[in-house]
Amino acid sequence: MNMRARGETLITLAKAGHARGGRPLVEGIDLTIARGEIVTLIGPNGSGKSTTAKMATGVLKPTSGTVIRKPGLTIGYVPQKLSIDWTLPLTVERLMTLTGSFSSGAIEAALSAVGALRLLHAAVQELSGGEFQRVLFARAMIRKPDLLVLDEPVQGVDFSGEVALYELVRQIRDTTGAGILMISHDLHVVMAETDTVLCLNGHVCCRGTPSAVKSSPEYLALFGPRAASTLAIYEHHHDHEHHDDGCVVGKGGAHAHRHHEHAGHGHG
Ligand SMILES: Nc1ncnc2c1ncn2[C@@H]1O[C@H](COP(=O)(O)OP(=O)(O)OP(=O)(O)O)[C@@H](O)[C@H]1O
Repeated sequence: MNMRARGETLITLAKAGHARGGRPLVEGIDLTIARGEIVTLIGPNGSGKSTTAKMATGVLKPTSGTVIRKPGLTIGYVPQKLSIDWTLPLTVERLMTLTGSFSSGAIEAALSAVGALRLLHAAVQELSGGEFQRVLFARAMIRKPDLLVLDEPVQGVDFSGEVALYELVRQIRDTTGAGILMISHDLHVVMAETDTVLCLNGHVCCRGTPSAVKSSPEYLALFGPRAASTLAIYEHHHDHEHHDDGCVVGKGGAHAHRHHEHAGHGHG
């Protein structure tokens, strides 16, 4: 199934804006998010990324324009910050059930889908940044949402962890067909597979594919001459397939040697 082909439209913002005390926080936002599509919001601090995402998900009502959501739309949310009392013991299993009751089978399936099943009984306090993000992904995906909202999914994660998390986002999109709305506060890496990047500055500064935004004059004017080198585009090039055990699939489906060259693997 080609997930690049746009699926059903989940959310449409048309000239949507939100004002507080007469001051527009964002205005004139046109945006659609479809099933199987990845949309990334970028922009400087205070440019309205969170406000736009909140309008999209219905947390905030637009004070101008319209926002239409597919009836019955379900949303999974991975927050930027989670209020946890870090002094209380909390296992991953318990964290998964804090906001709803799920069978142990469902919890294990959700953790397994993000490669975190082995963490089921681990203490949340002891997880690495990348492990914690995976558990939060599992927590958001357990309801099988139509749309997954990721607020800065790679914070507190080192570069190789970032690569792994972007891989996971791609895999979630491919296997579930969910729409994905990402907010990138750090203007750091945008997944090459992002279908639409929306660069905000109180309004839509520019939009398009990651490479189109990176070279657009509006983007360069907003972030300065170093901007193009700041916005790294995470590309995934796979020149081979893996068996379930991680071994490379050789010609005719045979197992190849595990220690293979990664020359064409290009996570960069
Ligand atoms: N509850 C609020 N009341 C008043 N102003 C607010 C409120 N929330 C956000 N703002 C203002 O709205 C503007 C947009 O904020 P928003 O949080 O959407 O930006 P952002 O792009 O997500 O920023 P950051 O990257 O710093 O998180 C900012 O000027 C912010 O100060």
